[in-house]
Amino acid sequence: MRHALTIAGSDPSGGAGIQADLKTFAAFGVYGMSAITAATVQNTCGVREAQALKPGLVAAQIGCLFEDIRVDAVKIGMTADADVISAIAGELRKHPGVPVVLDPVMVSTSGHALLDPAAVHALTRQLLPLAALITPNLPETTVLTGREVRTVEDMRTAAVDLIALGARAVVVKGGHLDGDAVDVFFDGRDFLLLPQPRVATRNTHGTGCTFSSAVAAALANGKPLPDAVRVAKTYISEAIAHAETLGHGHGPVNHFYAATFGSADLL
Ligand SMILES: Nc1ncnc2c1ncn2[C@@H]1O[C@H](COP(=O)(O)OP(=O)(O)O)[C@@H](O)[C@H]1O
Ligand SMILES: Cc1ncc(COP(=O)(O)O)c(N)n1
Repeated sequence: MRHALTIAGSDPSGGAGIQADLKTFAAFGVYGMSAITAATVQNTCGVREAQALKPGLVAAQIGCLFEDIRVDAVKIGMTADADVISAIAGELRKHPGVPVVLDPVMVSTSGHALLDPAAVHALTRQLLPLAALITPNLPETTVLTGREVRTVEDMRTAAVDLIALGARAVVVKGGHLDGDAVDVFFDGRDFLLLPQPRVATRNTHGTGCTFSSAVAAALANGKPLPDAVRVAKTYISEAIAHAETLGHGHGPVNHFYAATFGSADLL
């Protein structure tokens, strides 16, 4: 069995953050571990509060796992602030062979800041170069590149900019596009377009977390990056299409369906 580590914030409602990541790892048959960066107070209706852990505590969680258990892939989600980012980067630099998927989480769907805006520079300088793949959504792509991104053509241009910024590969996610949910993968050489019909649903809480964890799990299972991205897109699409309404706001996706019926290609 392969092992993956998520470094992310806690979502007590279980739809996003480390909770979504661990469910996704399990769906891929990967043993999941977690280092918590921040506690949030949130449900399907939104984020009420978020508090970062002390950077030393974040570093210690990561360090003690690497001392004990082989880590086949890492996913990074909510990083909260610049000090936590430095702590994460300091630990991961000790393990250069492990593939890292960086989801540069900045703002929740409901509009609450999950990253100190002053920490974007630290994220770009310290975490971006460590990542095998980064997976920004459209607003995060705009923050990272300074470019308006509204169309698939804009996404391709922004992907080139993100590689120039130091990313090794990128998926610009099109969940916030008008029309189909098209994601754009670029590794500095080849583009891969990942189109899926848009599902008319409110249940999109944790879609970005789930997608990036699915890529990390597939990498842990030994898939090459383009295949990992393809299977992750199938997984998230099935999980969104079969989401059951839960709570009064944006409900979570359906990991059970996606794992059981969604794709024969997870392991
Ligand atoms: N309504 C939807 N129908 C189909 N796919 C979607 C929908 N919303 C998001 N996705 C997909 O879910 C994944 C997460 O995308 P996105 O919502 O942009 O991320 P984030 O949660 O970081 O904002 C992407 O693969 C995106 O295309
Ligand atoms: C702890 C935590 N991390 C990330 C998100 C963003 O979730 P999404 O995947 O919907 O962008 C969240 N709401 N809470």
